[in-house]
Amino acid sequence: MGRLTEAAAAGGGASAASSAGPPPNPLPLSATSPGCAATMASSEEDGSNGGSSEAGEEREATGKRRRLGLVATAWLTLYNIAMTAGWLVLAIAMVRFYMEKGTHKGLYKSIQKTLKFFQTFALLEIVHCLIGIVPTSVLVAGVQVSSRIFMVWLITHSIKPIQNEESVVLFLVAWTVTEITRYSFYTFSLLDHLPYFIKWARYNFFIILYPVGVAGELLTIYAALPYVKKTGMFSIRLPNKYNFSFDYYYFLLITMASYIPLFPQLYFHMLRQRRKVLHGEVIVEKDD
Ligand SMILES: CCCCCCCCCCCCC[C@@H](O)CC(=O)SCCNC(=O)CCNC(=O)[C@H](O)C(C)(C)COP(=O)(O)OP(=O)(O)OC[C@H]1O[C@@H](n2cnc3c(N)ncnc32)[C@H](O)[C@@H]1OP(=O)(O)O
Repeated sequence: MGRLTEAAAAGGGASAASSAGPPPNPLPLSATSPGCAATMASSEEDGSNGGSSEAGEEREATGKRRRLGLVATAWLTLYNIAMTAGWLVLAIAMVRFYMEKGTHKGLYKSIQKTLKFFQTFALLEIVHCLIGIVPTSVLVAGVQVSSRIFMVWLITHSIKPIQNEESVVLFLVAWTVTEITRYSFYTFSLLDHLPYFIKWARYNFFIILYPVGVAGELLTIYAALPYVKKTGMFSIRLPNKYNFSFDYYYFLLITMASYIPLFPQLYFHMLRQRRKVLHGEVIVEKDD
């Protein structure tokens, strides 16, 4: 008997879930069903989803489109194309900047508008989950998107002295490669022409890029701490008429600490998805 995991909760077209390996999921990332026994089967035939044939994949994609409905499919296709294009523009701008200037100093300033626009637009991902047009858990998408919004607006945008830190480049590169891969994966899946390379990249790049991105984010917040302490920015001191105080410096420390329980959740979630999609691990649910 295995554990029923997030992959099952995501409940996507593959309708297969992984059960082996990673530690238990203390956060309610998945809607596991209590009275369910689960057994795992695995196949690694051709690296395709569930080890199934192309016909199977096609059926799956058609079934997915039917479930979604025409309007939702059209919207998601447009959304994913726009996001792929946006992150590609960002990638090209970063490479061009570095080739022309030969330094990362000034890079953030030169790409900040595009970054802010497309990362903020990604808030729609939480809306997609809430209205049920994508099966991703609201909590998983919420943690992922809100940590990015926090980094963009409340750290990098607001604290100018840290914009030239190397760590900013670290998370920018990790985010950009990830998002080009992820949104093109969704786009090609919806269009029913998913090249295996993109699928492979979506479920392998994160193994390195997630830790790199998180390291970049944490180092950037760390670099911001002295400035935040010195200026007292975003902090509310007592006494005031609401008798309320808030210290942004301590808030940042707590945020950094929250990566310790939250990041592994996301990482193991992705590892489970990887096993489901690339290696076809399947959980067969049985009634007790
Ligand atoms: C206010 C202060 C807050 C502070 C919080 C501090 C704590 C933070 C800790 C966490 C740190 C995260 C840091 C992060 O920013 C660092 C990086 O990102 S570094 C770069 C590397 N990153 C990654 O690799 C990110 C990977 N993440 C993701 O892929 C997604 O964001 C995630 C939601 C985690 C993935 O979810 P899931 O595995 O469930 O899969 P999908 O969402 O891809 O798919 C599920 C099914 O839904 C379909 N789907 C989803 N979205 C779409 C879409 N836009 N269009 C079409 N279809 C979509 C998808 O195809 C799947 O369908 P099916 O199952 O049928 O195949």
